[in-house]
Amino acid sequence: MSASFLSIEKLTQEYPDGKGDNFTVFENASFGIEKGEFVCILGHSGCGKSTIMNILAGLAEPTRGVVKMDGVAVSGPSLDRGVVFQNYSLLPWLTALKNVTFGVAARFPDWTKKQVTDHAIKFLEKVGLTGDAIHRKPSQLSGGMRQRVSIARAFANEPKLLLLDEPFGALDALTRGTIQDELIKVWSGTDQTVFMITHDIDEAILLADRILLMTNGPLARVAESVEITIPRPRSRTDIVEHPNYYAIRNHLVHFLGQRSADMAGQPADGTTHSPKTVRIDTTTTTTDPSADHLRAVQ
Ligand SMILES: Nc1ncnc2c1ncn2[C@@H]1O[C@H](COP(=O)(O)OP(=O)(O)OP(=O)(O)O)[C@@H](O)[C@H]1O
Repeated sequence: MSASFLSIEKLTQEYPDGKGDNFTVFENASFGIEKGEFVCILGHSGCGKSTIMNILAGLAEPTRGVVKMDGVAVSGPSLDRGVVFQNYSLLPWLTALKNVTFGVAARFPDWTKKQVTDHAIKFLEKVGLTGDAIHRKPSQLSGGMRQRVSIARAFANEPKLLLLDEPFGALDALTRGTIQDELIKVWSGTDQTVFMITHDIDEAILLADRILLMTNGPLARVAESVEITIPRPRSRTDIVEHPNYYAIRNHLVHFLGQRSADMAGQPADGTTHSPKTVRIDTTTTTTDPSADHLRAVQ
């Protein structure tokens, strides 16, 4: 079996518990992500999603285990991995445009100033930012506009891997919906790989090829990988009409509502630490009525 583009191998994170001992946030988290995949991770607060993301970004080191991208162990941050946080993290003294050109110029040092600016403007346009807005500083933009700049900045740098930590967490539902569409627009047609943390089940179904489900911490693990068997392009209004939508949604709700707690602290079965692949497809015809809409493949 060929190795995945991104390979997370037996990651374990321990932290001091403040009483002179350690506690284990998650243990032996192992999974792979293929090039160009859009993967969301869902799990209750504290199970270790942000910790995993910081390790993938190279901003933190795990207690044990390794992350490999293109077969090379991740150590330290790199322009090959872009991160978008919930709180925008824009440079407040630069305009929206300069916030984007700043990274692009570093990423493509051979480009002329015009190439850098044109490239930045193209990505700002993709997220709906044009005209005067791109010459304003972050404090003069709305929260939604600031997050659009963050997304444009991350994609314009064309990293191999984009890490999104609840990028829409602080936005109202309407703005969130619009920017979800823009995110898909800017991602599709690229071969960029996206790993995104969200607490929103519907957002994850809309955006992801696959959703990873984590059990509750401490001793959390990545228990399932749920395939989103709904073809693209997807739209927020039409997706709910798809026959698989509620079957997938119910599975996720049930996992987060009950099984994530029931499975908490349990070690993985057998020797494999990989999540169980869950494929729910009500559109396939099968002669086995007990397996017609839920197939779990190890
Ligand atoms: N530097 C640290 N030192 C000690 N404990 C930490 C540290 N960073 C995180 N933790 C603990 O590790 C656990 C996982 O934290 P993490 O932020 O990764 O969870 P999360 O799943 O992203 O949560 P949320 O959804 O609330 O953002 C939590 O119990 C947290 O308190």
